[in-house]
Amino acid sequence: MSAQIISGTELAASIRETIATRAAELTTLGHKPGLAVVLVGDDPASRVYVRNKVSACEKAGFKSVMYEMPENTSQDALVGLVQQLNADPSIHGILVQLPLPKHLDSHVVIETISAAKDVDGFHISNAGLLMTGKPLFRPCTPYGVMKMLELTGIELRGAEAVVIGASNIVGKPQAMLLLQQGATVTLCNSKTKDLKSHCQRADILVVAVGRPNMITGDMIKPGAVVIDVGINRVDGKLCGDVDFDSAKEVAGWITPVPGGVGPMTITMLLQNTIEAVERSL
Ligand SMILES: Nc1nc2c(c(=O)[nH]1)N[C@@H](CN(C=O)c1ccc(C(=O)N[C@@H](CCC(=O)O)C(=O)O)cc1)CN2
Repeated sequence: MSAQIISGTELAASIRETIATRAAELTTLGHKPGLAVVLVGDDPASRVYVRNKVSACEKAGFKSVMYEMPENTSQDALVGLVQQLNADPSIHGILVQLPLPKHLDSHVVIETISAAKDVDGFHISNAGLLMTGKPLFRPCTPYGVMKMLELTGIELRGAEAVVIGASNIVGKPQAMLLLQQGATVTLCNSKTKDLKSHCQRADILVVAVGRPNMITGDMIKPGAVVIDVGINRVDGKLCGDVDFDSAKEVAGWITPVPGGVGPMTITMLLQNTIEAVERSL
């Protein structure tokens, strides 16, 4: 039997309606949500994501300002812009699109963002708060995955969750959020031995490595929930880290690429911006 599809596009649309309603209320009260998005350089994928973020903000009734800086932007110029946005009361959330060009130090830039406006949840104090179980902002992709699991009615308590990929922006916070919901979590990385046996134990498998189609149907436990965070371009076509065709024959639930986690990432960015406004009142 074929897996049921978890549509990020559909879930995102319904959450965005609620967000738009709240944004309209906040605007009436004189607190229109404001998000600043900073793009440095010419990475085509980053440009698509940033454009999608700005358009989602506009559709939800937010103020959204996009700052485009050239590839050769200096660290001082970027830090200066972030400081200016920190001081702007009409801006509740600041996002610097990653990855940055190699000559820029993303840690310094992220630490410059005021923790109260860090709607990506990447600032060191927000990463620390996430560890304590009392986060200010949850990073958007893991937050989106948790929302998808919640809205699909997946039981997390006592479930075996395996996260593949230990990045700071997805894998590590994802493992923490699953742990906090009572899952038993294994966080795999590029050195993990016998990845297949870890995957085959997973009731919930979250894959965030950036390698096209690396997880195949034979690696999946029958009935498992498979969440594919990967977005890869192969011959001009988008695909995930999971080989969808073989995986869907074994899994119970599966997210597609595109139309899965991606739209939820943007939705949770809007949600975090609303949360930033509410906290500022
Ligand atoms: N500052 C940040 N930088 C990056 C983040 C982040 O959360 N904050 N995450 C990723 C990229 N990302 C968000 O920026 C992102 C990736 C993909 C999508 C998305 O909607 N994907 C669509 C397909 C879009 C396409 O045509 O390519 C989908 O999956 O359906 C949204 C956000 C790295 N950088």
